[in-house]
Amino acid sequence: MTSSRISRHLPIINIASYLRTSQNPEDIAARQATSEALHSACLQFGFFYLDISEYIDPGIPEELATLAHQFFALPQEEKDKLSISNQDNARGYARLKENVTNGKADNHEGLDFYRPVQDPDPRRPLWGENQWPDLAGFKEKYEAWVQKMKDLGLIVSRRWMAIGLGMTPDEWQELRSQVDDSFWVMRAIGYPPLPDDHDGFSCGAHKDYGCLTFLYADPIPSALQVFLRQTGSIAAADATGLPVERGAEEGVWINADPIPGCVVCNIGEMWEVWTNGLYKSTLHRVIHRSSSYRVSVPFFFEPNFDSVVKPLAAAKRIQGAAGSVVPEKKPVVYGEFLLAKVGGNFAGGKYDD
Ligand SMILES: N=C(N)NCCCC[C@H](N)C(=O)O
Ligand SMILES: O=C(O)CCC(=O)C(=O)O
Ligand SMILES: [Fe+2]
Repeated sequence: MTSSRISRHLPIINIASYLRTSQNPEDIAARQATSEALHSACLQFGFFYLDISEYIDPGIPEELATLAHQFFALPQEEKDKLSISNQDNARGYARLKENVTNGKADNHEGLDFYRPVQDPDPRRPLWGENQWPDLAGFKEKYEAWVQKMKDLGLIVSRRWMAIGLGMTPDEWQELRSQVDDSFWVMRAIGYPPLPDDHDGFSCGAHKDYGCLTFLYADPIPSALQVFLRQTGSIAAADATGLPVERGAEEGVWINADPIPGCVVCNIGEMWEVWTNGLYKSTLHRVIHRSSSYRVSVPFFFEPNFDSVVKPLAAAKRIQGAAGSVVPEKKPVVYGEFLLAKVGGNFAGGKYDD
C-alpha cells in the first residue's frame, strides 16, 4: 500500500501508519513514506489532503456540518445573540460580510471558538469566553472534535518533523513545547451562494496564520481554491487549472474539492518561519457560486500563545546542504502576530483606537 497518490493535483496522504507505534520494519517503512510524502507536498504545494478515515469515523465531521447548518438557519436575531461584540470581538458570531479580507467584505457568516483562557476578560482582545449555540449536542460534538484535532496536530507534527525534516529527538522536544498547549481556533463558516453583483469573494485570498489547518467542508465542488505558483513542475501538472492570473506573482488557482474520509490540510505562516521559507504557506480563497448553502469547519492547530517562532536548525541544515543562501527570517511571537491579524479582520474593530 502506498501512502500517497496524486489526484486533482494535490496529494492525498493517509496517516494510518502514524497511528501504529510498532517498531516492525514494515510499519517503520510506512511511516517513513508518509513523512516523505508530507515533506514533498509542503515543498511543492503547502496544501494536501489528509486521509484520516482510520483515525476518525467520517460521519463525525458530517454531524458538525449538520449542526452548523442548523445554527446558520436560525433567525438573524437568534444568531446575533452570540455576537462577537458581546465578548472580545473574536469569539462568537460574525454576520455575513462582517469579516474583511484584503479590504473587501467576505460573503460568509461565521461562528468562532478559541482555546479557553484561565482568566477571561471580554475587554482584552482574544481573551473573552466562547459563546455556544443552544442546540442539542452542539457544544459536546464540537468540543470532542477540538480534542481529536489537537491530538492529530501533535501526531502529525511529531512523525513528520522527526522523519521528514530530520529533527533530532531533542529538537522535537523543543518544538513540541511550543505547540503542546495550542492556542487553537475553530470556525463554523456559512456561505450563501455569492451574488453576481458582490464586489468580493466568499472568502478573499489569504494565508492561514499558524501551523496546520484541518478543514472539513460540505461535499460541494468548486468553492475552495488554492493558488499554485507557476513553476515548471506545477505548469506541467496542471491540466484543468483555472485561468492564469497575471499579477505580482503568476500561477493558477486550482480547486481543492472535498474528498470523502479526508480533511484538506494546509500550512500556516508560522510553518513558513520555522522552516525559514523552505515550506511556503499557500494563498487560498473561496468562491462559492453553486445554489446550495455551504458550510465548512476549519480547525486551526496553532502554536502556544507565547511561543517564539523562529527558524529551526533542521530546516537550516536542509537549506545548507542544498547550498542555498537564505536570509534568516525574524522571530515572531505567535500571540502578537495573531492579535494583529484578528484586529485586521473587521472593517472597524472595537480596538482600533
Ligand atoms: N485563522 C484564520 N486563518 N482565519 C481565516 C482567515 C480569513 C482571512 C482573514 N479575513 C484575513 O484577512 O486574514
Ligand atoms: O471554507 C473554506 O473552504 C476555507 C476557509 C478558510 O480558508 C479559512 O477560514 O481560513
Ligand atoms: Fe484559510
